[in-house]
Formats: sequence, structure tokens, C-alpha cells
Amino acid sequence: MNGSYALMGSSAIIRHVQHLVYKVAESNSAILITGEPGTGKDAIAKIIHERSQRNKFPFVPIKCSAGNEELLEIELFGYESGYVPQSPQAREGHFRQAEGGTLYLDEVSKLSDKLQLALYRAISDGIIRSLGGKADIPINIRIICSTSVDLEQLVRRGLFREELFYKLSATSIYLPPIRERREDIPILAEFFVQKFNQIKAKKIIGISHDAMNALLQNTWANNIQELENLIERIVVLKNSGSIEISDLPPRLRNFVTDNIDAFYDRTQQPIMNQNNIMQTTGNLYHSPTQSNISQYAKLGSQNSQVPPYSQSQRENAILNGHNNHFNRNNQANSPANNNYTQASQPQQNYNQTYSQAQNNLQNSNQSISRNSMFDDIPSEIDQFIKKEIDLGSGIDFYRVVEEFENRLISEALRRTNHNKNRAAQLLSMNRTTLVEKLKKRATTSPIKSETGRVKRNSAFTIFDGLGNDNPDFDTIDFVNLATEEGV
Ligand SMILES: Nc1ncnc2c1ncn2[C@@H]1O[C@H](COP(=O)(O)OP(=O)(O)OP(=O)(O)O)[C@@H](O)[C@H]1O
Repeated sequence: MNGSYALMGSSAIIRHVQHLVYKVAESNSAILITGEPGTGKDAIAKIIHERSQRNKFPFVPIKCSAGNEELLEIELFGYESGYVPQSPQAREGHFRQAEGGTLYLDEVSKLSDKLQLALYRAISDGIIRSLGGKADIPINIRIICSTSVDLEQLVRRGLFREELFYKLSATSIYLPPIRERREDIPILAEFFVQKFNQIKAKKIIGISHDAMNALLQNTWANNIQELENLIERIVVLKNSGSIEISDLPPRLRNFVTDNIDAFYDRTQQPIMNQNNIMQTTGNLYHSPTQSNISQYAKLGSQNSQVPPYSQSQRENAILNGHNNHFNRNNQANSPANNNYTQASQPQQNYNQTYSQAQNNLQNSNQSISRNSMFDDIPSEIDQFIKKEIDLGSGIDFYRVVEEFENRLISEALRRTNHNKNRAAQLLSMNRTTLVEKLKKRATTSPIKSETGRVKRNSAFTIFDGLGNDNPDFDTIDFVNLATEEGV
């Protein structure tokens, strides 16, 4: 959390999380925090500690890593004198260093089976044993764990202890990815501008409306961490003024215009509109064409009805964000006052400005996922598997996975008119990764020449895996990609 104990955000989800944080801080039970990387798990763990009765005692964070089990065991549990020949002194482990306070185990899934058992004993019986020790040592600590992988899956695959999973998940907090709580983006972005203004002694006054729109539309694969890193980079490079669209990296700079076709679907009413994201405008178009895209781009930049993202909104955002600060010296933030659950008037105004955008973004996201991007693919894969089974060949796991990947990439290319930058964005993938995958397929894809629909050496060919063209498949979309954009 970089020394700052803020939990910024105004979304219903983040307010619910804030509420949960207060509740669990009062108790002593172990806690599991789950969420994708960069969603704020470490931050929440620290805040829980700060809000708890244990805040006068240490907060000891440990990043668990697979590999060197013995070293991690020593670090966690310590050893008795004489256990390590080179070091005659006994050594305290992190469990004991956290006495009275909180031990935070980041990425708990990485613990070996032996360490999982030891952790289970520590949580359920309140005892540990140091290496070389003969007696159990009672401990008085709160244990918080986090994971960015699905522990339940690991339990099913026998890779994580079931009893530990149930013990931990009795009290768990899930932090959704930022793309599912986009209304937090402006507050977080502005918060980071102020944070890095202070750290880097800069005077950036805020973020322009267009730049904020682009931030709102990005998918943020690495969540808040990615947003924070981006703002830090920009603040380092800039000295004053506000952050403009031209300060953003190219993939975001083109977002508003480039990604327009990602925000409508081909069979339903368009989602994109003249404010880029603000309202639905009727049946402007069904399938992407270059002229549609530039028309929207033009409207987006010329529109004078766009509610400006003003200085006062910025100030309100920060102010209210700071009011949400979990500051242990600040009585206004005490659980009794609970004022974080009620948005103040300026906060509400601010939220209203973005709620429409948020609604449309949600609609647009739904429209992407409702349509062919994902919906059709499972049934296609299902058919593919059934055919394999009918042939009596069983399921070839790698072929099924490859088929799934093929279809996702094909669909993304189709939706973006074969623009690899935008297709990669849609898949939250680096362009180079996408290009590599296409190249690989150019050399490994089966060649189907008799129908003439899929050409030799096409970079990306779609088959049903049995050597049959899939008549439902828009094969023409995939041919000749080898020559497109120099692949
Ligand atoms: N609600 C929030 N308000 C302010 N800053 C936040 C918030 N959530 C996360 N951050 C900041 O975002 C960055 C990433 O958060 P954090 O390290 O807690 O994520 P994480 O889920 O633990 O990531 P990882 O899985 O990689 O450990 C941190 O610098 C943190 O300060």
C-alpha cells in the first residue's frame, strides 16, 4: 500500500468492501482476501490491521513463493538454537514477530502441503512449532491470507488442503477487478495524480475529460496497480497542466475512436454515441465500417454537450476520496460514524456525472459478452468435443484448448476488422503475443485447399478440427492474414 492507508472508490462494491473491512477488523478470525492481481488485496490487509485493536502491534506481510520450502519454513516459523549449524543462536520466525498483531500471507496458494498444515494448526489451535523445537508455542496473532488464484479449484485438484480452505474462506473478502467497478477509476486516477504530485513534487492539476474517458474504457488487466503505474509514469514525464489524451500511451490514446466497435454489437442497437460513452443514439450502425468509426471519432471530439470533467468535480472526487481515507487518527472515520457508507452531496453529484457513463459501459460490456464474442464459442467447442468423442478418439485436451483459443482470437479479429491492435485489446493481450500466436498458426494450422475457402499459409485458419469446414463459420474473415499488417 506504499505507506498510504487509503481505500479509494465510490462504487457500491467498494463501499460494501469498506463496510466489510470495518466489520472484520473488530473480530479476530482469519481472513481470506481474493481478487485478481493488483485489485488491492495487500492494501485491504493493511487497512484491516490498522482498523483493528491490534494496530499497536506489528503488521508482518509475507509474500509466499513456491520453490524453496525450507527457506520459507525458516522465515515463517524460525528455529531453535543448534538447529542450523552455522548459526548457534535461535531465530524467531514471522509468526512470532507478529505477536499481538497481524501476519499477512500474500499468495497463500503457493505454500507447500507441509506449510499449509502448519498454517492450519496455527489458525485452528493457535500454536506453532519452530524448526528443531520439541514443544508447541502458543501464538496470539490475527492471520490474513490472500490469493489471486481460485483456491476452490486447487482444492478440487488436490493441490490445496480442504480443511485450510474452509477455515480461511469462513471470512473472505472478494475484490472485483476494476473493469467491474469502473466508476472507481476517476477517483483512483485523481488520487494517484495527487499522490505522485506530492511524491515527485509536481503540479499536475488533473485529468482532462477525453483522457478520463480513455481511462474509463481501458480493460486494466493488472487492475489498480496498472492504473497507478500509468499515472506515475505520466506525472514523472510531465511538469504541469492537466493530463491530456496525448499523454496516454498509444493503445489508450486511440481507445475512444479505435475501440468504438468494441462497444456495440453487430446484431443489436449501437452502444457507442456522440459522447463516446454517454448515451445510446438509436440504430446508427450494425457492423463496423471505417467511415462509421471516423464519424464517431469526429462527433466525440466536437461534441459540446459533453459534461466537462471540471476542476470542482476533481476536487470533490479527491476530497471525498480523502474522506474515505482510513486514517487511524481521524475520528470522523471511526466505525461509529460510518460516514464512508453515505456519499456526500458533492460525491453524489460527481457520481451522477459518471453513472450514465458507467451504465453505458456496463451495457456495452454486456453487449460484448452477450453476443458472439463469448456466447457462441462454448457451444462450438461443445460440438467440437462431441465430434471427437463420436470418432472414438477421446478428448485431446491440448487440441480443445487450442481450438478455444483459435475461436476467441478469430472472433476478436472479426469484430475489429482484423486490426490486430484492437483485437489484442479486446482480448486483454499484448499485440506481440497475438502476432506470435497468428504466426504460429500460419505454420501449424491444417491446410484446407479443396474448398478454396481457407488458403495455404493463411495466418489463422479455422477448422472444426476434423478437417471439415464449419459452414457456420465466417471463414473468409480468417484468410490471408499473413499479408495483413505485415504478419
Ligand atoms: N481502493 C484503493 N484505493 C487506493 N489505492 C489502492 C486501492 N486499491 C489498491 N490501491 C493501490 O493499488 C496498488 C495495488 O494494490 P495491491 O498491491 O494492494 O494489490 P494486490 O491485489 O495485493 O496485488 P498483488 O496480487 O499483485 O499482490 C497499490 O499501490 C495500492 O496502494
